[in-house]
Amino acid sequence: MSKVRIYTLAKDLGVDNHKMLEILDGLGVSYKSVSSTIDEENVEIIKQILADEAAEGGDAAPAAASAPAAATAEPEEADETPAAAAQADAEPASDLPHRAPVVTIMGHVDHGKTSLLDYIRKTRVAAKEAGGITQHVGAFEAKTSKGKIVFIDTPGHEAFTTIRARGANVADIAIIVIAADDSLMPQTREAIAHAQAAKVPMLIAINKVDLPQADPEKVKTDLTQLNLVPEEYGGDVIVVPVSAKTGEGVEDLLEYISLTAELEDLRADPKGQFSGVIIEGRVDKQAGVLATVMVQEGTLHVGDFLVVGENYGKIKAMTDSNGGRIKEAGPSTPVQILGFSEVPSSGETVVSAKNEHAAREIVAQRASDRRDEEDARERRKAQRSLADLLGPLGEVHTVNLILRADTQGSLEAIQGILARKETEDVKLNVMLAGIGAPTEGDVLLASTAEAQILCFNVTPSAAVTKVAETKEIPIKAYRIIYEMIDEVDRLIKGNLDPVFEEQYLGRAEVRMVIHHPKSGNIAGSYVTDGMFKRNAKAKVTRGKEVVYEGTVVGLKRFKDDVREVQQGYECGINIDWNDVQEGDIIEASEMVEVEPR
Ligand SMILES: Nc1nc2c(ncn2[C@@H]2O[C@H](COP(=O)(O)OP(=O)(O)OP(=O)(O)O)[C@@H](O)[C@H]2O)c(=O)[nH]1
Repeated sequence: MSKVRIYTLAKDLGVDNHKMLEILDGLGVSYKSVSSTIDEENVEIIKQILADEAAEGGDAAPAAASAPAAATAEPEEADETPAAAAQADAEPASDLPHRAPVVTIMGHVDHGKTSLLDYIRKTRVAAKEAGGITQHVGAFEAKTSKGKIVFIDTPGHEAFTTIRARGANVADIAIIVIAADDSLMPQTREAIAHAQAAKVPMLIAINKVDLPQADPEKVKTDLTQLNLVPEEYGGDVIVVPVSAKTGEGVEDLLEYISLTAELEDLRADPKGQFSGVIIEGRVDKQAGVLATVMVQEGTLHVGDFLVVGENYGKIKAMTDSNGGRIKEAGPSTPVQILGFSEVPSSGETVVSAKNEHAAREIVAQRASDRRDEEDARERRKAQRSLADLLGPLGEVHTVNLILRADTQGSLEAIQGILARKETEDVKLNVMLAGIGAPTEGDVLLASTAEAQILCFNVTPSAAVTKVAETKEIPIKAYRIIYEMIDEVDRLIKGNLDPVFEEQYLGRAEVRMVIHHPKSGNIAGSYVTDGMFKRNAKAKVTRGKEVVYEGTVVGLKRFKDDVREVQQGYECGINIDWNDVQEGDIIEASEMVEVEPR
């Protein structure tokens, strides 16, 4: 018998990979992952251990002793899902049931992400249920011999990054697709960096191996340069050659996904408190707002109240990714929900509430937290403005620039002019000056270094523009040098410390003083001129004397908190001062930023 892979042996002996790794650890056999191979001698020892355990009535798979090569031996079913069944004989790390892995596919443009997803969808998704409408919902569930795998079907790392940018992590495993005829490209590197930053396990799929010019070995060698050493080269990176066109290797890829998921020991409590993440939201002309939610914990039911950001909704209807109507959905299920009134954004977290009242309370609390945060920000700004009024902070600011031009001559001319533009307060740092159109690499550099991309007589390609748009990096192109220089002037101005001036807002007459149990005395007032704003500066005059100067910490119209009140309206003004009296005049002003002179 030659060498055998750990997971193959585990499968043949009817035990799960965890159990197999435990035995190997006990024997002191070293391995990189479950796809590492072990020699015949160790295989025999393992079989013996399992046979002994079975004889002792231990919890090892009973099939192991008598049928070492029983590839069909199934462990006892303890749960409906195959993944859970595979775990049945292991010492449970937790009592929670396993959940299906959620997989995202990333990689360079045209390396075959969409084709791979399409192939898997075509071959692994059961025909839609009668009456269901198959449509793009942002994720789908694939059935495999090892159980369910959920794929996020918006390929590319932009979707991944958007979700991560909101603090959520949806994917458990990232597949990095690399075309065998193209090898590592800039976006491949980016995708790898994103997966690594998110600490999501990665599988490399070398795609397009059907092409005559395919060179999977080159891809593997190139990977080693990124410190990603494929298993066959002694490392621990799983690399699977596939073809999204012929389907070759796709089964192996699915198998590796299941193995990785098993090792990750993904579990969730279907009975626990619900939580989920928005995969995508959109408005359907007929149905209204539709949101795809990935259930991460707990179970969703039609009729549940959900809160996303500062909105809530009641689930009126739920469909699975196959278009079939469902009444409930457990962990790792992508579901499309009808019931929100506002379109939620991808990456927003979703929680459930016991009833409508509780949902409203969560929303009110969030709105109040947000207002507090905004107020705190405004106050910080106001404090900064006072410091500014007292004098400049004297900090030197740097404007980072990436310059692109048609010729070396124009680049030199531009740099010459820019050198004379620097001031004591603002330095210009040309991070890159290149000939030719800006590249995706420039956009990446600009996004990490907060640089501006300025082009002279060159324009970005559509692909680069797309990347720049997703990363919100403006690329500005000019045909006249002085227009470009004007832009630099604007950038320099924008980098000068802001200057603030006090500006009059409005005046109000205090008509009665209302005592509020929490906020103290509130001035029931009538705005006689201009307007009042929350957070405005307040000056209280009694007769001719200024008796108090402070801040408008709260504004109310009847019972509602409001941000502003216009002339001619009554309102409650809370100036955080208890001695306000009927007849006092309150004057409001605010600090506004003005153009530096
Ligand atoms: N021969 C061959 N062609 C493939 C394979 N996979 C994808 N292609 C082709 O490669 C091209 C790009 O494939 P896509 O699936 O659109 O690539 P993508 O990575 O999703 O591209 P973007 O969405 O633009 O980022 C298409 O013309 C596919 O038909 C494959 O395994 N073999």
